[in-house]
Amino acid sequence: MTGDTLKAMIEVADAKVSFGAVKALDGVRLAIWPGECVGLVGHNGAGKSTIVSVINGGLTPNEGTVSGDGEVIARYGINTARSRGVRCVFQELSLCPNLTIIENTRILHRHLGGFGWRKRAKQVIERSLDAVFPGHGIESDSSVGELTIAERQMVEIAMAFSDAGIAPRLVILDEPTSSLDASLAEQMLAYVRRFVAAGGSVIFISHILHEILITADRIVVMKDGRIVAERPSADWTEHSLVEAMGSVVKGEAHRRTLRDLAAAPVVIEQGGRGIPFRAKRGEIVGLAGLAGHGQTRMLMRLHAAASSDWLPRRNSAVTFVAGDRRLNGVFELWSILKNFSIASLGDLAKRGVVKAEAEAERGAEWKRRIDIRTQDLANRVLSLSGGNQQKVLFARALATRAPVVLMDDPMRGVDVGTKQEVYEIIREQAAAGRTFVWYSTEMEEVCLCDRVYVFREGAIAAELAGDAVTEQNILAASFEGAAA
Ligand SMILES: Nc1ncnc2c1ncn2[C@@H]1O[C@H](COP(=O)(O)OP(=O)(O)OP(=O)(O)O)[C@@H](O)[C@H]1O
Repeated sequence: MTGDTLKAMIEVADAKVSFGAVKALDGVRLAIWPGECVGLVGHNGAGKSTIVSVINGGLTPNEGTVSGDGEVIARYGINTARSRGVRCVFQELSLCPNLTIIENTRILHRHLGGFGWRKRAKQVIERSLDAVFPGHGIESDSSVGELTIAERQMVEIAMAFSDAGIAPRLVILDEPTSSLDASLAEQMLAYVRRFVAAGGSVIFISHILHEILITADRIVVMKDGRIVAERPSADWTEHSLVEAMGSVVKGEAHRRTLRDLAAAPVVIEQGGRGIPFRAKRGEIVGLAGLAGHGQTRMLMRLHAAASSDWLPRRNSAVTFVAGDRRLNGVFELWSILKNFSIASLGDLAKRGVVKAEAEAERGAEWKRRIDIRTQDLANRVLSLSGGNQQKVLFARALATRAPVVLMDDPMRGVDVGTKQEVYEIIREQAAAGRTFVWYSTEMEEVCLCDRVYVFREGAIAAELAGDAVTEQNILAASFEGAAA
């Protein structure tokens, strides 16, 4: 691939980026060649999004250079990157929610303006959506705010691969499948392979290691702002990747604990179309099925039913871990500590006044417990990397005393090491009597649950328990007409 005549599409050399005392990049060299997919992995806060911002032209490194097609580019910025065919799908979705998909396409492709631009923008985005996600069913004149998080992610991906004059040459995908179910993720990965086979380049960032292993040609591992290992994909295994990232592989993380819950009382239930929902004390109940088939709506209904009255409560009956963290989870102007403690103020206050010491103590305990990577919990929450923000939302919910925890695909962007810790905490708390209702687009996570409801077209289509909770049964029940 690195023959004499072939030049790196983009090369970053000796890049250093600091945010205050944090060295987000500490001398990184990374070259991307035409016709290759580079997998980029690393713990939360390792510096992946920062190197992406440098390549994308959104961030100028404090030190180091960026070259394109073999030549150092003096003033590299977003416009230079775009004109060279660099596209990026960000971890935090970036479309304008009040505009339609077509209007968003027009914003991305500036030269699409002029008479008849709507028609041309419609063709551009629909062609790309059809190519990446055949049978997607998304109307291009819908406004983005009406789409589910999975649909928004699909539109962002299709937008990055769309061609309206300047063809994409390097597409950077920062956790593109975090809200996609297995079949949509497979469609996207197949498209990436076709794009790369036709000479395109892709940087693929994901915490879902098996996707990286089957898609990337080469995998680069980052740790604390540095590249610590780089090898062809064939030379890696999930195990060796986790080790290179600096996490310990725990064999028992992916097992279900068998418990007899026959005598446990039902703590939350909900009727409706299809099979009624109920969850027992101490049970971990999974919500599965294709993305957008009613799982999040069920969580909202459960939350509303258990919390909507006018009486102030010291301890609420349910707590919620949002999946769409920017929209429903994070208070962007608040510190990390305030974001964490907001759900436990009842425990932390005396006669209506929050005890600062108790708040700081509890924050520090959870920072250690799930490894929230920051120097100071007083920092603003947006100074955290995406995965670390998600950990704060987890800590916020798990630190409360609510007997039921509702989780809406909560592991988006969380690294492998932390996921193992969180699985352990969930298991411990369930054994102590807490109930978890867990929607996940990750099959591995669904298979950790005691019982699973599979959703289809807005209703529960099947219920699987114990040993019947398998990938095969869940997939069968997810598709219409299949036996549950
Ligand atoms: N705007 C900012 N202000 C302060 N610190 C920042 C800022 N952006 C990033 N950082 C810090 O830089 C480091 C690298 O963050 P980065 O977002 O690149 O990590 P990442 O590898 O992408 O993590 P994740 O897997 O969670 O997305 C982190 O310690 C983060 O807290």
